[in-house]
Amino acid sequence: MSGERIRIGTRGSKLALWQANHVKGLLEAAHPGLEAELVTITTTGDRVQDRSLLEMGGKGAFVKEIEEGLLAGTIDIAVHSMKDVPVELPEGLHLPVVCKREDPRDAFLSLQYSHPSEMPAGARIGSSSLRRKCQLMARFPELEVAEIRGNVDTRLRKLEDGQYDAIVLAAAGLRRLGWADRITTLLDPADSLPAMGQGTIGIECREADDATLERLRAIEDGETAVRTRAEWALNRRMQGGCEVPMGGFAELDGERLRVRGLVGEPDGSRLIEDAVEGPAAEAERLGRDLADRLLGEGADAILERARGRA
Ligand SMILES: NCc1[nH]cc(CCC(=O)O)c1CC(=O)O
Repeated sequence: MSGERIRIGTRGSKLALWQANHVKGLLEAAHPGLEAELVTITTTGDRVQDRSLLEMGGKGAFVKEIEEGLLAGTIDIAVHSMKDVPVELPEGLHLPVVCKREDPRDAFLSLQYSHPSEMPAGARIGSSSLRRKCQLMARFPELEVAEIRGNVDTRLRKLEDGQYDAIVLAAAGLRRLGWADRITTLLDPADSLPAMGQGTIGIECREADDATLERLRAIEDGETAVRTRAEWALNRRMQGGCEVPMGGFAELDGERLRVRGLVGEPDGSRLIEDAVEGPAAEAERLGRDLADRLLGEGADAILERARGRA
């Protein structure tokens, strides 16, 4: 296989480049002689900094130009954080392979406190995620939950400057960027249910490109794939936009799959949580069943109101 090449499309952020390089390393190790080349692509989401995700058309703003590159044939695969990929892919593309999941939990970082439950009334905790903010407000109502902006380095500096008493970020991103030592504690999913796909790297390619799919098969992780199928089925059935706090988390115990889900009001006044369990072979059905349960328990009204506001 000497002289063979594969082109990997990626955004230019530090985290995206780390993930693309990780996939490059996995592919080259699995296929001696294969050379993987990174192609950095600037997306609408990267370019337009002054508008909300919603105004740009949602998560798709960060993948649009990369998917165009796949369809045009200027790249062979696209490496994504699964959490950031819209579930509906363009015609002709699929996302057949996920790599072994990194820690999916949210991380709590503080210079003074060991856990949100240890923080005094009025202490300020920063997050930019609706899902994290909603859960923190609902579970720790005495805290001041505040918006925080900027990349990971900026947020760590704001914590050190004392602008916040604590912040919450994905453990996976911190570990990948070399900040694992800044993590005070990992939050139990019962306190902060992770986002669907958090900690998972997914690889998208052209449906018709069998040769690439065959190469990707060598680096996929079976357990992560089962968990991702359940979380994506939940996500797809919920049809939630980025304006509704939502979490989804599947865990495998042998052949048993447990899927937890959550939908909340953005102000934390309401959390709807439920879980289902069943055979791993029925991952997608379990995800859909959980979505139907949550919708029946009031998530439908929350989603409808959010769509009305959008
Ligand atoms: N939304 C941004 C984003 N997308 C993926 C990660 C972290 C890595 C991952 O979850 O796979 C992050 C940062 C964060 O949420 O703190």
